[in-house]
Amino acid sequence: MAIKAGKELIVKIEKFALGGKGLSRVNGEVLFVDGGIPGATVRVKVTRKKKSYSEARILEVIEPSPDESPPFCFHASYCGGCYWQRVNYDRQLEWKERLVRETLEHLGNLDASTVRPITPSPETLYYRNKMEFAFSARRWFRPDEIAKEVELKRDCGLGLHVKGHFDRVFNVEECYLESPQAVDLLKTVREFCRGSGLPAYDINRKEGFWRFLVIREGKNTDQRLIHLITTTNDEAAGTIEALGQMLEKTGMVTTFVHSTNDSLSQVAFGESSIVLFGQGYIEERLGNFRFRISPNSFFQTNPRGAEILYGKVLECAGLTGGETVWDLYCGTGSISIFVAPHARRVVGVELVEEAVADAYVNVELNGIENCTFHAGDIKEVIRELSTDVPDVIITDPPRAGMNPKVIRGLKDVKARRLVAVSCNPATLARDLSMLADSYRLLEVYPFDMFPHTPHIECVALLERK
Ligand SMILES: C[S@@+](CC[C@H](N)C(=O)[O-])C[C@H]1O[C@@H](n2cnc3c(N)ncnc32)[C@H](O)[C@@H]1O
Repeated sequence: MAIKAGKELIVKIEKFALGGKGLSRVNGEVLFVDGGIPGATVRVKVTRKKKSYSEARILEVIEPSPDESPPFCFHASYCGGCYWQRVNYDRQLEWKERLVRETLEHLGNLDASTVRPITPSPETLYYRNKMEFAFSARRWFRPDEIAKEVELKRDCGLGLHVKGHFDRVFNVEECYLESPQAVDLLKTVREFCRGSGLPAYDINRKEGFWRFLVIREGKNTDQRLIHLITTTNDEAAGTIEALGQMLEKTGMVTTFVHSTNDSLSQVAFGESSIVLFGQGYIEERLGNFRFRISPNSFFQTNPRGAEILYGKVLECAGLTGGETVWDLYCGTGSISIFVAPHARRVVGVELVEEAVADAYVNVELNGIENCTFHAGDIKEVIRELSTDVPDVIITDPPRAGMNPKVIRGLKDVKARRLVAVSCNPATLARDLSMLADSYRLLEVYPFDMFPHTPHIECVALLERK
């Protein structure tokens, strides 16, 4: 039985693949099944046939997986958010740990016995401190809306993307990732914007006003920031002010920032901002430290998980108080601040200037005097840093991993230890394998920072060969 696009097949899901799809084999050919859970038998339709693999979607679950549990969210069947919520949490953890082993071995040719047991997230619901919601000029109708058989209008929507569709946004009614207050605020903003007379941004026509709503929370400080991103429209100032007054009255919002972004790329990033009320940023506490977080700065999205993760980074760094440490991709300096009391000095590098400004404020807030930060692209900055030889290097790149120039720079620098933090096992495996002639991999610690999603965080410890 050969796999062909459009063909219907009955298959058993063998395992999860990195990225979260179920994997099945048909006569040795790999078939990725969207939403497939290991152990389930499903009838599928092949949606795409490629040279080395094919893709399919489920038409019918013939026998459910023994690892399956009922979804807790009303939107589970189409939301691109936490789409592993149908898998028992213990089994999610087992699969994540296994995926790290397999990825390091198969993609990086690395020793999988270095992988230690995964650390679960301290919280599995309401664990996120940041959610980005997109506006849509033509919202996608949910199955329950269609079933009501009332006339629906493809008007302004604000919510999350339908799984696998960057251009489809549905109105979110409930969400278990951030907090119930965040969902209330989302609905409040949505109603206001729908009634404002101003259009949502249309990604096909590249026009419209409302673009993104980002809600950030300090989980340990009970502070909340609303970051609204629109295109530029000088006539809309009164509307934004009225929205600000409404948000202030809710008593749930500490600060409201309005940013504009006229670029064509669909990224929730404010190019120029004004603060409507409050300080324009929120604070968060992790361990004994305080952090300022500005609207565009990166901050770990699972703060209680981050505290444990940073503890492991510190342990892996093996500091005695006399070391120079580089914290590459340092964001708002949170890792720098965690390790600084145990090192002689810390040098952080970060691309986003706003995050570097936050990092400087953060060291001051915490009375730390041995950190300096550089704003810039690491692949450029690393050459300037190379005159100052570090004992320990910590890296924490985005999902795409490290640029080959950065890898070459790390090889040239004779650091005793390298602690590699990563939110993508595939690029971690690639980067560690490129470093393998200079650094020996000792241990890899997987962390679950993103329950109910297939995302996996890791901390890897390497020593100079
Ligand atoms: C995964 S975050 C880690 C931040 C920080 N270590 C933390 O735990 O909060 C990655 C950071 O790398 C920054 N970044 C991305 N590309 C970069 C580059 N080429 N050079 C320097 N920083 C970069 C991002 O802005 C982001 O703050």
